[in-house]
Amino acid sequence: MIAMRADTACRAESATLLIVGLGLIGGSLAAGLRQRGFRGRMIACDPDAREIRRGIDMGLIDDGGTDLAALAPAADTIVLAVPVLAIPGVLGELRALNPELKGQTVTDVGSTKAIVRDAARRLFGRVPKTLVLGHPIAGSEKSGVAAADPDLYAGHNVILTPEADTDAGALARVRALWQSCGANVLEMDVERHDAVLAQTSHLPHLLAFSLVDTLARQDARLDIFRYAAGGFRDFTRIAGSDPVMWRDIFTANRDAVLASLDDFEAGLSRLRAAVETGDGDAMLAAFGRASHARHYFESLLNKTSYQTEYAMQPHSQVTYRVRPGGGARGRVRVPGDKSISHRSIMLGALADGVTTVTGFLEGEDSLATLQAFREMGVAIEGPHQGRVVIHGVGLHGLKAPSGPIYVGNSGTAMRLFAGLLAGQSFSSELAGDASLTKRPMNRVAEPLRAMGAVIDTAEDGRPPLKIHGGQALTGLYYDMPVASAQVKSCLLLAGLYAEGETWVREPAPTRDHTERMLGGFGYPVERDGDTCRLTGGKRLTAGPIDVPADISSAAFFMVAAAITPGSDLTLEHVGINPTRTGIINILKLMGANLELVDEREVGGEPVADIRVRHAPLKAVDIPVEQVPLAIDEFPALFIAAANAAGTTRLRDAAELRVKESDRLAAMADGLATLGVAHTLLDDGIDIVGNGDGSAASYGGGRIDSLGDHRIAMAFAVAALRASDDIVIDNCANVATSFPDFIELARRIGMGLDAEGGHVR
Ligand SMILES: O=C(O)C1=C[C@@H](OP(=O)(O)O)[C@@H](O)[C@H](O)C1
Ligand SMILES: C=C(OP(=O)(O)O)C(=O)O
Repeated sequence: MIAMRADTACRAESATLLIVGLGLIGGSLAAGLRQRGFRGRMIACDPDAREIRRGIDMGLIDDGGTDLAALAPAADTIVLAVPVLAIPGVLGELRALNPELKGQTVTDVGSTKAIVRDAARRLFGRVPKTLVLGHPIAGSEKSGVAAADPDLYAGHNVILTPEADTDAGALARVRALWQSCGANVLEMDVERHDAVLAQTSHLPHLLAFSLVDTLARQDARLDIFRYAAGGFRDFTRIAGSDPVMWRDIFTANRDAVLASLDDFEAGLSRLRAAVETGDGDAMLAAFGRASHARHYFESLLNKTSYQTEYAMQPHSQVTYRVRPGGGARGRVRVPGDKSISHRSIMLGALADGVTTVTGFLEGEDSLATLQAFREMGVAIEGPHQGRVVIHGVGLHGLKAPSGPIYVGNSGTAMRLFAGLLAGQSFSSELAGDASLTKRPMNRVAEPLRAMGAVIDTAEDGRPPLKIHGGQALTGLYYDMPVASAQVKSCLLLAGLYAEGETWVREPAPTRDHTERMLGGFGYPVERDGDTCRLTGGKRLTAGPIDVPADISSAAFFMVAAAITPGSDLTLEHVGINPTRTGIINILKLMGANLELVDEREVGGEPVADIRVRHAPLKAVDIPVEQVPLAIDEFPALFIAAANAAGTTRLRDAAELRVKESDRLAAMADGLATLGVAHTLLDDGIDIVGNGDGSAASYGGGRIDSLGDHRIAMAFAVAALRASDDIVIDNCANVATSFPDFIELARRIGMGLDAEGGHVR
């Protein structure tokens, strides 16, 4: 779609395109454009007349030659695809022909940008408005026009580095040129481009060249190469790249390359020392971090939602299309509890000894927590099929991370980390994705400051949080204004590092996983009615943790079975901690046929299989004391309400407005699309259910989940009783809490398809 649109624009705008330098890069551009229907005239200039001949013979260009002065005046678009150090010379020739590049859009493909921009300033007095610097991040160890590949740029990033006064039309033309070859076009400033490329491209090339050169000088080199295994091949492929081009790149980007080489040398020395002294934990920590980071990178390439922050392109879109009707039958185990998974890593890392976790949620939120501890020097094995082994470093064993800790979409991680990091000797910074950056953090920053922590927030108490280490904390009595397990847990974690006692009073019961798990690690936490208390300065002792299935994920399927005639669904091994069972209590009040089977206790948490069969639902006034006990389950419950007879009323739930989205507003908008009558209030909603026994309770339509996992899953479930398809946009974040949602939804009988991104 995009390629078509861009191609049309490009065709319309560029009558004659001149490629200066007909090698792999320029030739592949010509091939890509040709293959995608570019109908303008394509000409090329190259000092090697044989390359021009070959380009014509291959059908890539219409004509060409070796004399730029003869070719350039006819072109309205010129692409400089020569080695980066040759670009200033070509720019000088172009200036002599057309002093301000009037009527010509000129772009380049140089791998470093400051040197080109500075040359343009020198030659023209400023960067001409129609000169748009660019860099396609694609290549191959091959060279020459014979190696031209029409798909070289497909799916690759092209970075443009426009100036503030770059001509908008020229920028759009260059953008369209690359997009029509299937590339993703991004923009950034010149300095950032050069620093990023030094780290991600130039440094690895330098290392590959150096390794092969070093080995090739050794006497036994024939043997070395003969017996070299796949690892050598993978690591050194790029050492076969064009030496002249790379000499130019390292000359042009010297300072940025040297800075990244210094970082690399420091890391290498640390690993050398670990190998020399046999420090297995240090090796495991470094390898674990690297292996995990590599997997992140893989997921970026596959466009899961983690790329929001780390990749250089906008959020990849995943859209669900759910067919109306379907069933809810069978037995499934949903992934591990998110709240318990976060805490298992945190407490395991702070414990003395080795903690083995089973049933760990391999969702993006809890993986971000795991990665953060790796960055603070904790050796962690896994996760592998839900098993994680954490080599605890004790309460005072964390090391300063080398940069900001990125916790993605997770409010739980940011707030719990705030407490834990406030007690460290080092300073740190906590950052999150666009959704998390809108969420309130003063609720933790203020009481932590009262304990002696020094924390800076962005405007209005929003992330990022800068936490100044080395502060002496003292315990406090805190009467929480909102019922929040995240605030309570944050203060208890800070309390581990505080002098004296930390007391937290909750206005209503909230999930108590932190208290239970601290107890399980031998750290006493006392409870007196609505208040819990601990004393700082004791130790945590490692022990095994079995994470039950997440009741918040099970909730979607509980509602699916509750609203679907003929359903019979059993959800296995679900955590039924009484501070989490609001969903069960409310569904039962509504008349759901829901049974707890084989109730048992596993590692300090109650667990059961939950069997749900269809029964007509009736509307209820949701009891206020159930609100904190079902806080994450309201998106699913609203769908139950839309299928119940009568008006369901929710009050005292303003907290829903500060979750991953404003969940009251997001659900109200979606319900409106489906045609479900409702009244939205500041702290709640009235939903008029259509549970009159007819086949469909509402219509279909297109809904924006706003990147909120629970909104996406709730409307997917709604389709079971819709009369038409429900299409849900922005669903990539389902991977934060429920990575297997699509597969399990299909398994129980839902007609769910997903498009875009990397969907599982
Ligand atoms: O402590 C936790 O693990 C959580 C507490 C709740 O947040 P609040 O404490 O903000 O209510 C909940 O919404 C969140 O998904 C997980
Ligand atoms: C609110 C949620 O999570 P968090 O606050 O951790 O982002 C949730 O999972 O619904």
